[in-house]
Amino acid sequence: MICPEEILALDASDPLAAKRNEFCLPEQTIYLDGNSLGPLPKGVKEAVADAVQNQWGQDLISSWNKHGWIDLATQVGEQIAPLVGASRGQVICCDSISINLFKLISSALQLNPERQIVLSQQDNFPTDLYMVQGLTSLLGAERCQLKSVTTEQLVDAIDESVAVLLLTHVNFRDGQRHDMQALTRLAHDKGVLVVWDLAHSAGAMPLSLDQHNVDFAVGCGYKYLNGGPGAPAFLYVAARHQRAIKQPLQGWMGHQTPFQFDPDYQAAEGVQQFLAGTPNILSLVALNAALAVFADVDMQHVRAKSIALAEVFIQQLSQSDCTNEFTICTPLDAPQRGSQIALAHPYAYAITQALIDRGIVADFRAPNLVRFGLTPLYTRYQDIWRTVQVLSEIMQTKRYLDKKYQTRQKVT
Ligand SMILES: Cc1ncc(COP(=O)(O)O)c(C=O)c1O
Ligand SMILES: Nc1c(O)cccc1C(=O)C[C@H](N)C(=O)O
Repeated sequence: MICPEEILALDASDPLAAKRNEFCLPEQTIYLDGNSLGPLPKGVKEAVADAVQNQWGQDLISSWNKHGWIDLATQVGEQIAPLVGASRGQVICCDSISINLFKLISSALQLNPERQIVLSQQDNFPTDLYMVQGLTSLLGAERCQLKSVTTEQLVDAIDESVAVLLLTHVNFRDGQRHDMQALTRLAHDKGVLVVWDLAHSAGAMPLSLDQHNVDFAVGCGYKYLNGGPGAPAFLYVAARHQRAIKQPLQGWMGHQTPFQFDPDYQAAEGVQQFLAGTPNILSLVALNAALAVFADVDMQHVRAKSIALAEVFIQQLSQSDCTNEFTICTPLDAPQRGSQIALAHPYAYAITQALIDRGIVADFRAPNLVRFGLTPLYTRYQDIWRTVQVLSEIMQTKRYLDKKYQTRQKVT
């Protein structure tokens, strides 16, 4: 077993250690669910209070100009851009991932009018697949058809029949990470456009969308970017495609001159055309303030610590009494995984509840996974060490068999 002294030494030499102070974290809680809902950054409280009390409360509608509300979606997008390796003018923050996927998949299909297949992976996050299914109902199978394959079949399935490759960079269930650069290159060689879902990678690792020649991407505001429940998502459209496409949700905020109230739609230039309706200002204010946490963070440090946290978890688990009870579903090879560990067990739900009862917040993903999100900005090595200890105790005592851990909640 790794000894407590070694763990404390890792925390003492962690270049990100001070970042933890920038978050509100409940006492006696180890929070390993930042891949579902990031915790509250301290700066967000003040920013939202100011937006409510002073901006909305006092300055009312003048705030659209006075406090820059009208440009906030663009401004927050520009703050996210360096985190995903995008230069200016290509990222905007709006709507949800689901809605942004609708806009981007239909835009990508327009660019490849002779083809209709949207290729994805069968264990992609369901909303990604649902959006393609919805587009098929809307456009007809002659314009949009979903083909989903296993990860192993993916490379062979990328061929000249495919219009769009739609993949989530890091799988939400097992944390397996695709090679974005290699798959994007392969897709382009076959004339296929790519849409990457960065829900489980933006804010968790360095990304290089421009460098890897990615066409389109979407990402999440409420997970690793800590923007709060229902925070707006973001989308990326490579500059080279912006003139050629027209997104289908032609809302007034994506018009060239919204306040001319022109009855005919004229798309704004650039990524602004991907706005549809009025931005959710309070949520944008929260996300904007949350992103300040990243201002002085080197994403290489974040990735290095994420790998190290996972190594501690895996090593400790493999030396614990309960190691044979679980299957580690996350790849053991660091480059092949994102920033989470998923353990399979038939009693995964009850084990997750028993962990939560002991102050360790993990989550359950049906049918049989306990999922531990590793978020280097506020998770310490000692938290991981303790998590494996408590898990081991729960397994040894079979506490998870207690009836109270069996009742399924609506949200898991
Ligand atoms: C990979 C992935 N894509 C999409 C979503 C859904 O995003 P939204 O709720 O913003 O539509 C999630 C999680 O909710 C996700 O994990
Ligand atoms: N968006 C969520 C929600 O509104 C409630 C609970 C969880 C979520 C999630 O984000 C789930 C997440 N995408 C996942 O990877 O499982």
